[in-house]
Amino acid sequence: MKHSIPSVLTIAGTDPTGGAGIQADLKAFQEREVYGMSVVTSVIAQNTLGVQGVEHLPTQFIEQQMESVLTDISPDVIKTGMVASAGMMEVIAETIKRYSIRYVIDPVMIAKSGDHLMNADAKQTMIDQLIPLATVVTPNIPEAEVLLSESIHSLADAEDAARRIVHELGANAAVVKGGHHVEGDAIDVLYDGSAIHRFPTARIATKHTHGTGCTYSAVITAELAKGYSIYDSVHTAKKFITDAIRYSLQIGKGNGPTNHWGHRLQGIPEVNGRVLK
Ligand SMILES: Nc1ncnc2c1ncn2[C@@H]1O[C@H](COP(=O)(O)OP(=O)(O)O)[C@@H](O)[C@H]1O
Ligand SMILES: Cc1ncc(COP(=O)(O)O)c(N)n1
Repeated sequence: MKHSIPSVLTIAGTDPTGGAGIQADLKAFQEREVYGMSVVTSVIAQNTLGVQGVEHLPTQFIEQQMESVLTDISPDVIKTGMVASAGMMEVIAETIKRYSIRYVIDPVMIAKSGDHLMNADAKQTMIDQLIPLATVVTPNIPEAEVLLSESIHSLADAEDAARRIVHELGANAAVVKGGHHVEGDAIDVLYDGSAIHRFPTARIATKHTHGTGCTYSAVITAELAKGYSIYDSVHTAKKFITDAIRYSLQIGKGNGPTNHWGHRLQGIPEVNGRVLK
């Protein structure tokens, strides 16, 4: 049965500290007022300091979870985050095609802590089977470099990468995120198949950026589900993640999570009497 409330499904790995992966996605979905659902691919023992352990669920059990959701509730948009193996990618691609649902892929490969979240031999399956199905692909700079086997040093390189992901890899649109440029503003570039759009913000001096990419692509997913254009969805996601980083919660001993309700503070940098930096 089709529901009138926009609904979305994330297929990704977990973060028990709540800052990244499935947990970040569900928080972002809730903040954007869409109904969030989740299929777990891998269970990760991780925290703000790094990854301590990984357990991958059997491919056929990932498939079973997807069937449980999709035979009951039809999401408006599906998002994938961490998908570790080629086998997992194949069943996800087959399911997205069978149900013909719009699809946002965050091509998660390596966590900010440096831990590998995707098997190296899964790259070609991602390129061949998942990227061509995507309404939007949201690589960070290192991920775009892997997908295209080229180095990205400048904004012009990032724009060229976004164009190539559409024209050569077959995605409908691509956003190359600017968080990993060491200097200068945090500029994300969107190529929608016809034009390049830049989304610049000042870079915020903070180490608390755990889960930014997950949250950002989850907001894009939510906004697409509500019927907004790709441009408007990326615009909202950029604003949302900037507030989430600006008002980060300073939780944990390492690179802490963002603040998923930062956008609600609307410029008031205080929660319960505590000033957030
Ligand atoms: N220090 C920062 N200041 C402002 N925006 C940032 C900062 N770091 C990342 N961002 C933004 O957060 C989003 C996620 O980007 P990025 O960190 O590149 O992705 P990922 O989490 O996948 O590595 C992008 O919109 C990027 O511009
Ligand atoms: C399950 C999972 N998915 C994705 C990331 C990447 O998050 P980030 O690179 O922003 O730390 C992560 N750490 N864990």
